[in-house]
Amino acid sequence: MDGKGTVATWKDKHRRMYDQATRHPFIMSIRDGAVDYSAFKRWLGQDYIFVRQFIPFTASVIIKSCKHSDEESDMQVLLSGISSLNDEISWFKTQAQNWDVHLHSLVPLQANLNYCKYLESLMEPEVDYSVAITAFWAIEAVYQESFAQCLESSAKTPNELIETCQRWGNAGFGDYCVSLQRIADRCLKNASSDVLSKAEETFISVLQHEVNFWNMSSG
Ligand SMILES: Cc1ncc(CN)c(N)n1
Repeated sequence: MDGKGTVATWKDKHRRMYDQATRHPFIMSIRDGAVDYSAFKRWLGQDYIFVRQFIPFTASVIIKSCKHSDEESDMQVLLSGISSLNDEISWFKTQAQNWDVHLHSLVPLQANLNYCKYLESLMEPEVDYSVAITAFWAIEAVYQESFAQCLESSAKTPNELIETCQRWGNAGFGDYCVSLQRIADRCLKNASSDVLSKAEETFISVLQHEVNFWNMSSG
């Protein structure tokens, strides 16, 4: 490797797919100001369901970290993530009211069900910490990179969607993703070749699930 961490190497190796996940037409339509609001509302409701499933996944990564990492700083980073998920749930509830999305009567769509099931499989105790943290980083990084583009000076994001884009596109969330990436890189550096290939497969699967989730949102 050329001084780059494993994660950056995989991002380059799987660039086409990474770009499909982070520059999806749904996100680009927000950035261009051409978003279909019924798609946005579908995404909002489905993402609320996803985030509720993401919380136990986060907890499972914390448990793995306790068992398999001596680095106290990992816990600090992961705990900051779980506490921001608490705000995120409240934020979804407020946004749902504003956009007239009825959270209690929502039905998860197939791509969401598939993604939640995949998260569940990663919660199993036999899944290595390195694999789980790679998935965690990828899940957060895709949202960070996607929404950050909608805040660039050349973006034409409608005013009413700026807050949504700031939720994941802000610099603090970017720093959090960098911290997750550092943890993943540190774990992967010491991982066996078997764990390394599982982590790479997991990275690709997360990207595919993210693409499917955006496709589902776009309708
Ligand atoms: C589908 C999806 N992927 C990622 C995130 C960011 N936690 C999210 N809220 N939803």
